[in-house]
Amino acid sequence: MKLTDDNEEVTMNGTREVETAEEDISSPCSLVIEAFPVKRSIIVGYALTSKKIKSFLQPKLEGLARNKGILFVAIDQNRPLSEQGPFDIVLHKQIGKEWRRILEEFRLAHPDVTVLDPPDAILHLRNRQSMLQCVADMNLSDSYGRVGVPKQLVIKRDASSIPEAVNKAGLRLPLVAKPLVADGSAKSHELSLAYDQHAVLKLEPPLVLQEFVNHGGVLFKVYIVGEAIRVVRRFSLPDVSRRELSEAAGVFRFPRVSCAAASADDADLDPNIAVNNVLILVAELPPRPLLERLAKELRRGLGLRLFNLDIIREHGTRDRFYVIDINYFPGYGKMPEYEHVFTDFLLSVIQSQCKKRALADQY
Ligand SMILES: Nc1ncnc2c1ncn2[C@@H]1O[C@H](COP(=O)(O)OP(=O)(O)OP(=O)(O)O)[C@@H](O)[C@H]1O
Ligand SMILES: O=P(O)(O)O[C@H]1[C@H](OP(=O)(O)O)[C@@H](OP(=O)(O)O)[C@@H](O)[C@@H](O)[C@@H]1OP(=O)(O)O
Ligand SMILES: [Mg+2]
Ligand SMILES: [Mg+2]
Repeated sequence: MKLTDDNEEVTMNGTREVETAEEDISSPCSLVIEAFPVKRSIIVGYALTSKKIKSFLQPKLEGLARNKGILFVAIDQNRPLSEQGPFDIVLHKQIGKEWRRILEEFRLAHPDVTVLDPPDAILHLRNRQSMLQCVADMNLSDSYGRVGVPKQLVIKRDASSIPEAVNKAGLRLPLVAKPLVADGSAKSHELSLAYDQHAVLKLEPPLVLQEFVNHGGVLFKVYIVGEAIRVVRRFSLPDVSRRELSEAAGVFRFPRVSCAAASADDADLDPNIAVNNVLILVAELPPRPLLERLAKELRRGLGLRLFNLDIIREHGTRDRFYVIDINYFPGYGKMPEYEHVFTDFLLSVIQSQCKKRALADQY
């Protein structure tokens, strides 16, 4: 399926405390590769919002990291990046134009430093249309299930064209209306459910109109940190019955249903519900091999290592899944064992840097 962008087509900073060995401070490789005699800390520079610092840079993470030889150092965005550090890894969640330019320049000047992740790749997730294109192109289907994206339509400007565009595209009601731009602002998370296509006229483009897929009120958040995958359950919007759809009209603006307060992992959920003697899966986690394939393809396709995705199982099916949202550098603080997963990941990044350097030295 092609997700197009016109109205008609469907688709869709800080002081450095570096513990250095006296003989050489050039490489942290001894921390990850025994053959290297040089010892110094791994320096991870970070440029994150204060909200992210609070939720992610928890004392437990910093403590564990320190034990593994990793130091987090705040990047001062008011000073030239090259005058800071030196860094081994730069961790950031910023998408401003100026920051992108600074990082790109930095990457060219310091190819040995791993920037997590490349700003251009992150930009892909800033638009709810390009965000899901990779999943749509993948067309993932195997013996464990099928993964797609809900049918969607992009409304760039003219809200008056919506009813006709919805008809033409054959979108089924109800529709989830989402701001096209997903830039992390409060506004970009203001979603609505539209029971009839005329109701959408009240909404402000640019937006994405997405078919609402009944999924039993439970969604799965799949966190990806390099090669590692962790899945959690969250409560989600309840199903919309045919009857409710025939009786309801207008738009219903809904709050952020899938935030931590609504963790469904702590709830006593029966993974299976029997309806007319037919077993219906609601809360059973998606099959691991399917998620592994999906994560692998997304890592490659998006060129990202730090993200999560929201995936739902179509109610009444065992193996029909839809990806509805992908977020860059999500709320890892809510991911089980994130401290271990994240620090191991940082060590693996250094390990591949060291291997590359060792190879380059041979030639
Ligand atoms: N197509 C859909 N079908 C059914 N439910 C949906 C659909 N799209 C969104 N939802 C519901 O709305 C919630 C918010 O949607 P979405 O995840 O796209 O928004 P977001 O603001 O990007 O969220 P996040 O906080 O995860 O970044 C989902 O978690 C899910 O409960
Ligand atoms: O902290 P941030 O500002 O990055 O907020 C992110 C939030 O993490 P938090 O829970 O730590 O707030 C994420 O939650 P989970 O998916 O992991 O539940 C998710 O909602 C992202 O979409 C948010 O990023 P945004 O889309 O707003 O840029
Ligand atoms: Mg989401
Ligand atoms: Mg999102």
